[in-house]
Amino acid sequence: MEIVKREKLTYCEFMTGAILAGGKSSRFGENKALFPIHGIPIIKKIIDILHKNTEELFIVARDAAPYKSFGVKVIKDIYPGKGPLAGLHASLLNARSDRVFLIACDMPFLSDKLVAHMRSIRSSAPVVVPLSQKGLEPLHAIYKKELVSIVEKRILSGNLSLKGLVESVPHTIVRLDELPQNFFTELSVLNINTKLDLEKATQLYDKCVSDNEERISNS
Ligand SMILES: Nc1nc2c(ncn2[C@@H]2O[C@H](COP(=O)(O)OP(=O)(O)OP(=O)(O)O)[C@@H](O)[C@H]2O)c(=O)[nH]1
Repeated sequence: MEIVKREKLTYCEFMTGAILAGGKSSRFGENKALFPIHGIPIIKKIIDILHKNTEELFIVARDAAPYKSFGVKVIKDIYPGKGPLAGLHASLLNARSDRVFLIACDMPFLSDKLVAHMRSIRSSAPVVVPLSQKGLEPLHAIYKKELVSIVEKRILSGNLSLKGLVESVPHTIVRLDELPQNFFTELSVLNINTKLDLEKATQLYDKCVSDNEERISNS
């Protein structure tokens, strides 16, 4: 009998995208995921980038109805009312791949290049997380499925900080200040809490895009 030797898979190429949309948007005043920027709902912009960079995608929300038109599967928290950590827990449990790119629904300028870069990082650590000017960005990070029981324990013990989870396990840091300018990294991790945040972020985005176009035409 011929014995076929198979190389052990140590790294799974597949990645699941999970968009957290289970929050209350109380500071924004209406569901911020659906609010349009340049005519496109914020969540649609995120969906389009994640479709390109993941094999599976879902939205983690309290109610599926507002997201029907986007054609993306909606899953619910198993522990409702426990914040983003519960969204991560539901995502890890539902994911068919070994790792989940977790993203908040209020990061409208998610960078295609940054997501692709993070996806390409081979790390044995269970978390790959960006470090921006503000610090670690756990709402824009990759988590491995092996974390699911740790996450559940933390939820059950009332330890709901996502950043606390990241800091408590081995994590690979992606320093945003070391990446090329055209990755728009700081914009990618910019989150929107209020209408004023949105106005400022949109102005910043428009300026970055026009500066970049000018750089390209001058080079
Ligand atoms: N699945 C899930 N996502 C959540 C939950 N709480 C917050 N989120 C998401 O986590 C991200 C960050 O949420 P925040 O902006 O801090 O909170 P928010 O409730 O959306 O907004 P505020 O009411 O203004 O605090 C957003 O994408 C939220 O939709 C939750 O309990 N479950």
